Amino acid sequence: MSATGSFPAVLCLHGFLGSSRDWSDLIARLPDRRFVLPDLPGHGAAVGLAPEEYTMEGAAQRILDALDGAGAGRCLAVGYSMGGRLALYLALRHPERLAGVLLESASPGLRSEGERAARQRSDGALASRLEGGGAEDFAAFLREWHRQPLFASLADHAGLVERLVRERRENDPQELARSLRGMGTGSQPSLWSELPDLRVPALAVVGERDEKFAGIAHEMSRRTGKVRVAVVREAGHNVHLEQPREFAKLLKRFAGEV
Ligand SMILES: C=C(O[C@H]1C=C[C@H](C(=O)CCC(=O)O)[C@@H](C(=O)O)[C@@H]1O)C(=O)O
Repeated sequence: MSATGSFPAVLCLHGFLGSSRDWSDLIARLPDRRFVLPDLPGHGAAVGLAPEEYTMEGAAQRILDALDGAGAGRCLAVGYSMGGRLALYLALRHPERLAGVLLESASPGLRSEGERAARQRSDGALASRLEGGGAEDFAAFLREWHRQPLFASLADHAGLVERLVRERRENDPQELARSLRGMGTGSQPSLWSELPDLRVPALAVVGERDEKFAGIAHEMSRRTGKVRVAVVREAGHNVHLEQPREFAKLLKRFAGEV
């Protein structure tokens, strides 16, 4: 799905449990930009795929196909959380396709094989719950998910958690489990060692209340000297939902620099 416009396209990649609809506010704030808004494997309409399409490489190939289908050529990629991990993967493995990359609350994966194995086990348990539970348990899963410390700041915005739970219930838990197993934080290849080879302009956007991912962003910046960091006040992990005007302003400014 893409909007009209003559500027380089903006590719927006949503997070785990989300869908391409997550970007509706951002699109409204940037009416002169053209957007490419794919659903990521296991989310929205991107379901019933071949097993390999649920991996990071498979998802990347689907994105490249979507860009080709939209005639988008080189674009500016914006990725939130899981979508940010995919955007960074694209920037490192397919740099010729990106004019720049905005990483919102994202990571390059986990550094060690031990960390990856432990995360695969915990993500595997989450996936098993998604696969084995019914509709009511999926609703409970979503409520518990948003009670994690990482998302505590969502409660400062009236009705936001309820809206996310309602919208995210439209996803298929069986498909979300496939996404988690295929391209979860523990399943994706670690990109830490590749960061020094980053050739695409990069801006990491994080919320001041998201200590974990603010730390990851500053570590990426320290390790490469190629990732600029923008910390957004009064925001947590989901910056584009909690501070939409500031997020759009950062994107406009970054788009003008790349
Ligand atoms: C809870 C952790 O990791 C998860 C948190 C965020 C990522 C995401 O895309 C969630 C988006 C949302 O719920 O708004 C997710 C991912 O990258 O796949 C992570 O599993 C954590 O503490 O690292």
